[in-house]
Amino acid sequence: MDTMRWENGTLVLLDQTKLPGRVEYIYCRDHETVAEAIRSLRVRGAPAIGAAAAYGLVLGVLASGAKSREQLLARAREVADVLASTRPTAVNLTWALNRLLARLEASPVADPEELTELLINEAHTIYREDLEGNKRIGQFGQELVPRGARILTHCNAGALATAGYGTALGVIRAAHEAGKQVSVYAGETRPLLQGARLTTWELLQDNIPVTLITDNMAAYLMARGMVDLVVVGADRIAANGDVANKIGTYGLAVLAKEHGLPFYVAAPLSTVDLSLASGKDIPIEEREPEEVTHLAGVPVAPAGVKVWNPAFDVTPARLVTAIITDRGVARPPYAESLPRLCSSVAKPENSIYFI
Ligand SMILES: CSC[C@H]1O[C@H](OP(=O)(O)O)[C@H](O)[C@@H]1O
Repeated sequence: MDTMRWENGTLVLLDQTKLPGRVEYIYCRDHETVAEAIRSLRVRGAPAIGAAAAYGLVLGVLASGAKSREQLLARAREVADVLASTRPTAVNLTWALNRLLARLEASPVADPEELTELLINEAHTIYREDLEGNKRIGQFGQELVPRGARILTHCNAGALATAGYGTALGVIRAAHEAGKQVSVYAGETRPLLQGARLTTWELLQDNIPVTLITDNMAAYLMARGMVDLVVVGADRIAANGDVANKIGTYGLAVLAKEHGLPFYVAAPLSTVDLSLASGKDIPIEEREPEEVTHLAGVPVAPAGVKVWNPAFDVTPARLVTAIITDRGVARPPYAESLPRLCSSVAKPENSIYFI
């Protein structure tokens, strides 16, 4: 089941807020619809929102009717600003937008139709590269997974969070496909329950043994010796290896350290932000109180109660055993290993940076 697909000038998105009960699609014919889908987590997951934003930029340019290169460039930057403002933490969003803008800037082409075609092709390339990269993450990662491993994961870093196959779930899928007979504990991941709703749904579809736990069971699971390793995704990784990921990840990393368990982060290099020296500079999205005070629309807290709802936290590099990327496994010191891996990938020249 595709997270998204491009159909003759329409971006078709799987509405992840309806899963697991209903499989419904949104047909995006303008960039505002894509922006709303990203804000409301109908499409979510760092690489997935990057790819969706890229197609959203294309939709905005297609609708502009630009008659010149200058008009098209101006419109592209306007639309990119709207899409870049949807969610601040996942760097893949601005990385994808910057990549399309850089392609436009670097192209000598003047014809708006040709330039639009160039953007569509770059968005397709981002999507294809992410899927191919996740397969490589899976292969690099499964080499770290012992036979029969019992793996704890958090949130959803699966096919639904990417162009397919997944990052943390890509490692799990590859280990399963390698016949390692792994089993998974999926943390439900309050407040939006990506683990309960999405990760279990994905793993059941692939016949990978999965047990759902509430977030507050993780410590006792480890204390009972029921976990062999933890693998999670990431939304932004700073140059020193600090990792921003779904709220609750930091606590799992502390618990893994306490119990002497490997704590792996799986992410493509498009999630690494070398412009940030450490995680203290990563913008952390804070979301609406209703996500915490309500469950499926039913209040679970008294009206008017104060709420703090950060969607992510930051795990310090010292708690991260290794970072599994699409270009290899980075080990500490990450300030050296991450730039080395990133330098192995060509970057678009003269990129325009939002950040
Ligand atoms: C493969 S990155 C997935 C990453 O994104 C999730 O956040 P959200 O569901 O809010 O988009 C979570 O942090 C996952 O680890």
